[in-house]
Order: sequence, then C-alpha cells, then structure tokens
Amino acid sequence: MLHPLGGSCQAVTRECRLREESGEPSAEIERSQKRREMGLGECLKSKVLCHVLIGYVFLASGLLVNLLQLCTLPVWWLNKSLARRINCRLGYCISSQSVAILDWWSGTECTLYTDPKMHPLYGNENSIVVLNHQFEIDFMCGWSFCDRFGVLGSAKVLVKKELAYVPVIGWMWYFLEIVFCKRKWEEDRITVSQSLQKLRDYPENFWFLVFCEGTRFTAKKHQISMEVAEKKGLPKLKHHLLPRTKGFWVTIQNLRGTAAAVYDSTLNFRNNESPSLSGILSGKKYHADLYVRRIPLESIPEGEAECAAWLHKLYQEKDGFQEQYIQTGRYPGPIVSAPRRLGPLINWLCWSALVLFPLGAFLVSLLSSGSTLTILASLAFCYGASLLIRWMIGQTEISRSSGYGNKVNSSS
Ligand SMILES: CC/C=C\C/C=C\C/C=C\C/C=C\C/C=C\C/C=C\CCC(=O)SCCNC(=O)CCNC(=O)[C@H](O)C(C)(C)COP(=O)(O)OP(=O)(O)OC[C@H]1O[C@@H](n2cnc3c(N)ncnc32)[C@H](O)[C@@H]1OP(=O)(O)O
Ligand SMILES: CCCCCCCCCCCCCCCC(=O)OC[C@@H](O)COP(=O)(O)O
Repeated sequence: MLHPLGGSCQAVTRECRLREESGEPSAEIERSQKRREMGLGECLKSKVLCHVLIGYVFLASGLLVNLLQLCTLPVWWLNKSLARRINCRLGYCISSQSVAILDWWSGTECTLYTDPKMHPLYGNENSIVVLNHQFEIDFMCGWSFCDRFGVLGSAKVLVKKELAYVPVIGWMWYFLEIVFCKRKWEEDRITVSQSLQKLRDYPENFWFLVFCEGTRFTAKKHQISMEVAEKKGLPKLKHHLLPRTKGFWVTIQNLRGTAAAVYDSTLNFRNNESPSLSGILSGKKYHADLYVRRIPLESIPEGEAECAAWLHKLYQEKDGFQEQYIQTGRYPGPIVSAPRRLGPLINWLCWSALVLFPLGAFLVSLLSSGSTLTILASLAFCYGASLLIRWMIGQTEISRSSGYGNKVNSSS
C-alpha cells in the first residue's frame, strides 16, 4: 500500500517506531497534531477553492467597476470635478479589496514609525511619497496606509506603462489619472510632466508615490547600479539600488505649490520575512514596519542637479535606517497608532455577496441543464479566468521582474 506522501506504509511505520524508541514524536503524530492545532479559519485560508473564489470576486467586481468607470466618461465633460470624485470612490472599490486581503484575510500587521507631531497632517495634505522597492507586496502595504489615512481612492503613483494593460487595476488607473512612464526619459520628460500638471487641480487630497529605484531590488541590479554609483563618485548603498533622479525631480517641479511635503518612507519586514501575494492569499501573516519622515517641499532644491544630489543623500540616509532596522529590529522614532479600518472588509464582503450569488445561481442552472457543451464551455471559461488571475499575480513576483536595470543605460 502506498502512503499518500509517496513512501510505503511500512517505511513510515518503521520511522514511527524508530522515533518512538528515541523518544521523538512521530512525523505522523506531529502532522495530525498540527492539523488539530490549525483553526478552522487557517484551514479554510489554505484551500485552493477559497483562492479561486477570491480571484473570482476580484475579477468579476473589478471588471464591473471598470465598466462603471467607463460610464463616467460623459460626466467628465459636464463636471470634471464630480467625475474625479466618483472615480475615487470606484477606484476604492477595487484597491480596498487588496487591502482587505492584506489586513483582514492574512491579518498582516502594518506598523508606523513616525514623528507624532506630523501624524495629524497625514491624509490632510497632498504629498509625494518616496518608498524603497524591494518587496512583492510593498504596493499593498502602501495602499493599506493610504486607507488608514483616508486617501486610498485618490492614491497616485508613477508607474511603468506595462501595468496599464493589466485588467482591473491597470484599467482603473486610467480613470484615476495615474502617471505612466515608459522608463525612456526622451519620451517620459514630456508625457510625465503633462500628466503631473493635470493633478494640480485635483479635488481630493492625494499621495503621489515614486519608487525612485525604478525597478525592484535584485542582487544583479544592485551590483550594476553600484557600478554606476562608483562611476559617478557616489557612496555605495547596501540595501537600495541607486535612485533614478529624473522622475523625482520632474514630480517636485510640477507639484510644487500643490503638494506640501515629501514623505520619505522606508519599509521592511520583521524576521527576514519575504512576503508574497500568494502567501497573503494563503492567509500567511506578515509584519511590516514603515518609517516615515515628513520633509517640507520648500526645503528641496529646485535645480535639477541640486535636486538629484539631494535625492542621493536621502537614499544614503534611508540605507542607514535599513541597516539600523536589520541590526536592532527597529526604526528610529516612536511607533504611532494607525489601525486597520473596517471599510475595506465591508467593501469586500459586499462585493463578494454581489458577485457570488449570481455565480451560485448560474452553477445550479448549469448542472440542472445537463448540456455537456455548456458545461465544457463554462469549464473552459473558468480555466481562462484562472490563467488570467495567475498572470496578474505573476506581475507582482520579483522572479518575473523586468530586465530594466540589468544593464547600464544612459539617457543623457
Ligand atoms: C504615512 C504613510 C506614508 C506613506 C505610505 C506609503 C505609500 C503609499 C503611497 C501611495 C500608494 C499608491 C499606489 C501604490 C500602488 C501600486 C504601485 C505599484 C507599482 C508600480 C511601481 C512601478 O511601476 S516602478 C517603475 C516606474 N517608476 C519609475 O521608474 C520611477 C523612477 N524612475 C525615474 O525617475 C526615471 O528617471 C524615469 C522613469 C523618469 C526615466 O527613466 P530612464 O531609464 O529613461 O532614465 P534615467 O534617467 O533613469 O536613466 C539614466 C540615468 O540613470 C543612470 N543609470 C544608468 N543605469 C543605471 C542603473 N542600472 N542604476 C541606476 N542608475 C543608472 C545613468 O547614468 C543616467 O544618470 P544621469 O545622472 O545622467 O541622470
Ligand atoms: C485581491 C486579490 C486578487 C488577486 C489579484 C491581484 C492582482 C494584482 C496585480 C496587479 C499588479 C500591480 C502591481 C504590481 C506592482 C509592482 O511591483 O510592479 C513592479 C514595478 O514597480 C517594477 O517592475 P520591475 O521592473 O519588473 O521590477
């Protein structure tokens, strides 16, 4: 008889006997103990069916929201400000689902280190956020903090053009006036400036995120960017890629007078965790720590070269904060309370009810119809949808990261 894990039953029994003789608990006993210890919730979270249903809710509700966003087009011509406000609410319906999965499904803890005197300003002014780009779920943590400060619907980012084609999120971004870049400065210098100018009369407070490293951290990209640093006579960074300065400079230039400050944000995870979206979906709990410093925009130099030098210095400081975190498990400064909010959970439950009931009804009618062709067509459709979700999750994986930053490129 074969053991479900591949070995023979005899071999397992022999292992059990040997372990019992040596006083060690058998692997079988350990496994069943673990199963008993695992609560119903955890057991449910590990089930593929749950992941499929979460994916389905995200895709079905997201496409519905994309459609509603499309319907707001006539409102743009009649009342632009109203259309923008409506789109902030619609965008919230999508992005808050990933916050619900992070904060409530996986129970990931996001802790904020910052100056308590600055805390009341967060969410009550426009700002430019500078964040390290090292983790697969850094954008989800960013969104979670946006939600905690009431700016999730209006959150903005300087994002690579490739993500514009991702269904649901990429399509939502068009209506939220997200700034896309091709990471080709000759083309970006005009388009990025134009998109930023449009945000000057945005009717809601927003945070504009710039990942100045331009791509996610890998050992190879780090080594190459440090060669560039050496050629430029800049100090080496241990935990960051050399920041690209042009996007930051153009953002500061165009949002001066609109944004009040730069929020220099440094993110890390406790116990060397390397979090992933798949882990989150399986209910794995991570522990994120974010250190935020508020820097008034007036204190940032205006000239391109001076602004670039300022950003390089900022990254040297950020590198120091990461080193301190790795050595001590803490960032400088006190922890400030910014609890997760119920909004994302309620939104997620409402959308789940809205799209799961029709799915149930459809499945019942499908099975009772008994038509093999309809059943096969539905199975093929579900397979296609699951491939699409898998591909979207793949966009977040560093192992599938772009080749950008793998070689030295020069735009000047
Ligand atoms: C209280 C709580 C506070 C905060 C909470 C935190 C966050 C919440 C905020 C908001 C959340 C909102 C949304 C989040 C949701 C989703 C986001 C998800 C992901 C999207 C992210 C991305 O897509 S990142 C990629 C796109 N973004 C960027 O690239 C931005 C940075 N890049 C730039 O600025 C670039 O300059 C550019 C894109 C504008 C142009 O790029 P290009 O390559 O054409 O030109 P460069 O100028 O960069 O290149 C030439 C110069 O660079 C030097 N060089 C060459 N090779 C390298 C190398 N390997 N490494 C480093 N540098 C290199 C070269 O020498 C040239 O130097 P110069 O001195 O001549 O400039
Ligand atoms: C809610 C759960 C349902 C599951 C589906 C969610 C799928 C979300 C996928 C949307 C992808 C959006 C964000 C990807 C963010 C990201 O990190 O992009 C990388 C870029 O910065 C840099 O790219 P690179 O140069 O490749 O490192």
